[in-house]
Amino acid sequence: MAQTSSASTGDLTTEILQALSQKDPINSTEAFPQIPFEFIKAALDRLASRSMVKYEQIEREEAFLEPEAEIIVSHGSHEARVFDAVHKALEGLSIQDLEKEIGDKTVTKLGQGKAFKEKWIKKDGSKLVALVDSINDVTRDQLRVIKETKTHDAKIIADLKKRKLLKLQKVISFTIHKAEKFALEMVKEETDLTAEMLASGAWKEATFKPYNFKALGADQHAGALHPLNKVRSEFRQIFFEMGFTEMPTNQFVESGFWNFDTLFVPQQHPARDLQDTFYVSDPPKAGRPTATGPDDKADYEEYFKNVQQVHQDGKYDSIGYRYPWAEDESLRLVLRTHTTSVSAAMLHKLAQQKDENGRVPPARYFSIDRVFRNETVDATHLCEFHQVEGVIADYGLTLGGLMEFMDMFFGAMGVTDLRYKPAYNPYTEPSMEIFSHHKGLNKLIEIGNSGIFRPEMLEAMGLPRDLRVFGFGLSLERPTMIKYGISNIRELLGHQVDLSFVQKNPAVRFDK
Ligand SMILES: N[C@@H](Cc1ccccc1)C(=O)O
Repeated sequence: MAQTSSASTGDLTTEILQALSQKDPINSTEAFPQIPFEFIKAALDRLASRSMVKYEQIEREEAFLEPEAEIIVSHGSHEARVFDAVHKALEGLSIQDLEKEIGDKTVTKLGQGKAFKEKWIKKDGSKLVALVDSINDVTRDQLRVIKETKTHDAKIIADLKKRKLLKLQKVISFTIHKAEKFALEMVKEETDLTAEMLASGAWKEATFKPYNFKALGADQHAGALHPLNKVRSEFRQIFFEMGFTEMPTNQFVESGFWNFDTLFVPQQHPARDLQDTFYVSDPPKAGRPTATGPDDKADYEEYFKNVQQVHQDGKYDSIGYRYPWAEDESLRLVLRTHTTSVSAAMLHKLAQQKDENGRVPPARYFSIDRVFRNETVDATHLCEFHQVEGVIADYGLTLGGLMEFMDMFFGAMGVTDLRYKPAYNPYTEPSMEIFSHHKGLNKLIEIGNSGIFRPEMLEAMGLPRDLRVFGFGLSLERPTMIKYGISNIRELLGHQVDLSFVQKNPAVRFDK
């Protein structure tokens, strides 16, 4: 009990200072053998922060005797005991007598074997006789040294450990030295300079506690933006800086009409398969497209018909796909597979801004929101992800202009040296996949999809023939994974996400 109470760091600091005044350095386990490591460490830290002592931590392996080794230290090794018994009996000893003499069968057996090997005894008829006059009990001597000093020659320790006579234990201790401000007592340190101290002049004598710049700040328990949200705000900033307006994307469920038909995706297209798309069964179907509010003067019936005609029979100088277009298929409800459905609705609205010359103003729209695809979940795919989507409508746009824009857009995120590959989308012609060289993987990876929207899609909306519209899309997850060095998407999104990952990650700023 007394030991524990004196182990409170207050008393202990004084004890350490006193011990140091007599001997410098001291070893903590020698000076305070009974006091637990944590108490000593706490006291030393208090003294060291005042520059009164310096200390180093020493980790050592110490050897401790097993119970059998303790017996050897007190009675001698098995072989020595066998030798002593045989040597004492001048006429030699039978094995039975030896066993009786020693009083332990195992000790007798093991000791005999070893004593024979050492050539200390031999067999003479039915008796054991001594071959030498005296022996050195090496094992006992070694164990005595270890009992005293807790250590010995490494080879000896290893050998005795193999014989199960020792166990090794890690022991932590400290070597403690005096430091610049060593004194026999700990001075009270002031933490604040007060008006009273200034008035009385006490500040001149006071000892001030130094600032601890290494201390962690208090936990603020503030909310934290998810990495996807941080990258999303970066993207939004880039879009706004480039003159884009944000599209309203709050609708996850769309009709096949807006998700596919308006985009000139034929009704037999594999993207419309159950394997790729989640269909909604309740309610069973959407109504035909109608005005979205009192200000919406568009003729949706006409648009619906235009879309049917351009698919089925061809229109606007296009021969169409020539298949029987089904209204039912168009009114099926789906979880939107891309936000291009929203772009279609926005472009249709843009067509309503036509002036008396049949022209619409140039426009730039973007959105970043969730889309759904029937994918097998693995390290890089989820059934839902966030799509970054952009649309630019203007006159005289060219494919070279689209490439230049993409270079600028990705350049703003620090992604340079883009490569373009011809691709196919039902709604764009030409279409290009965008690739970038990934340093970590050392290969080209796809980072986006783009193209110039087809006249079949735009003219059905009523947009003027000479208006060109660029479109592009990419996932928000891919650049986020690259920025945060994540290789498994499930660490980023879903129930397996580690909250501390969300709380501790710094804000991003794309290197410009
Ligand atoms: N909808 C395309 C992206 C895209 C948008 C607009 C034009 C071209 C491509 C996708 O999901 O990958």
